[in-house]
Amino acid sequence: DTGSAAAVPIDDVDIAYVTPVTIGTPPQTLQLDFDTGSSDLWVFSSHTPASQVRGQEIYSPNKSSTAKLLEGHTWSITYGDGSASRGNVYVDNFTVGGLSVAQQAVQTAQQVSSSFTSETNIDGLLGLGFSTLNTVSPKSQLTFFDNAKASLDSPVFTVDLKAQAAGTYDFGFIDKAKYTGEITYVPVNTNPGYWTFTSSGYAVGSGSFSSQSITGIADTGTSLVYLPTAIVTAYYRQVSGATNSRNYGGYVFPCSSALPTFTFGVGDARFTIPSSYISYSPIAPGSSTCFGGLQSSSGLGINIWGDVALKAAFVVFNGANPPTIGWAKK
Ligand SMILES: Cc1ccc(-c2noc([C@H]3C[C@@H](O)CN3)n2)cc1F
Repeated sequence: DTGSAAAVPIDDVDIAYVTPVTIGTPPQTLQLDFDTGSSDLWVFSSHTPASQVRGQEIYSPNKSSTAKLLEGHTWSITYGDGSASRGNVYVDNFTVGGLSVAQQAVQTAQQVSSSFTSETNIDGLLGLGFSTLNTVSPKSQLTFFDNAKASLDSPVFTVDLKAQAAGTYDFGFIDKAKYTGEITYVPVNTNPGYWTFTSSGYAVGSGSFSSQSITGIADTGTSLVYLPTAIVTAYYRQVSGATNSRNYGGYVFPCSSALPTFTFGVGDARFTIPSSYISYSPIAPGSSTCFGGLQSSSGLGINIWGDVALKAAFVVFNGANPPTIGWAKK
């Protein structure tokens, strides 16, 4: 089997992407944020208090003839930005881009934090991390990818995110039309459950490439790139008027400032993030102060290659044993 579905930016700065999925019988369509940095599949539902729902599509298990409550199972998750949700669990038919899993654990939200309520274009999350991270108790559940893997032509999914355009999540195959040149595969460390890999170094603009190991996670659910302070300060030293603002929580600069590109290595391959991706967004609508798409990871305890980096490549998440991750130009 294979599957292919669109990854559509939810706003004009690519803060996140959503992908249509169908759940149950008859099918209920929701738009989910596919997140390689977590492993819960949860949805706004008929169990979510109306006061916490602001236009999101909801999944109603009682309207699905194939839904079954997973008795006594609950879940609770907190994301990197402090957003959180929790609830109970059903299993039901689940389809992404023509690829179906019969008994997928669908975690229904009984409580979501305000940032999820405010994110009106996201009806839930679909975790594509390793199933060890799943929070369902007393028995943890498998991700959609883990459930689908055995029936896939190849145990892979690929990510092709685009700036201000629809990209794709493909399952079970590698589409040669989506990339150029070769795919460079590197090892993945599955502890504690992220797609953790080691980059081979970086360059700022046309500067020399600094060969150094930068271990971090490939995280489709994170908007920006978070790297060690030394790398980030080296970058913003080249941006006139850039400051690390405690007020805005990161590096900001005059939107009129010229920004260098940022190049990162994967093995012998080099990937260049265009300046336009790093001039992420005005700090407020119409402001002439812009927030950077590259920020320091100090305080996170982990380096994160989020959408700003993923948009610059075609990425293969290879779920074979052992797992690897592959990067190609596009
Ligand atoms: C409102 C909202 C908040 C956070 C997230 C979110 N989704 O994935 C992630 C990153 C961080 C890490 O937790 C795993 N991947 N963060 C999505 C939201 F819609």
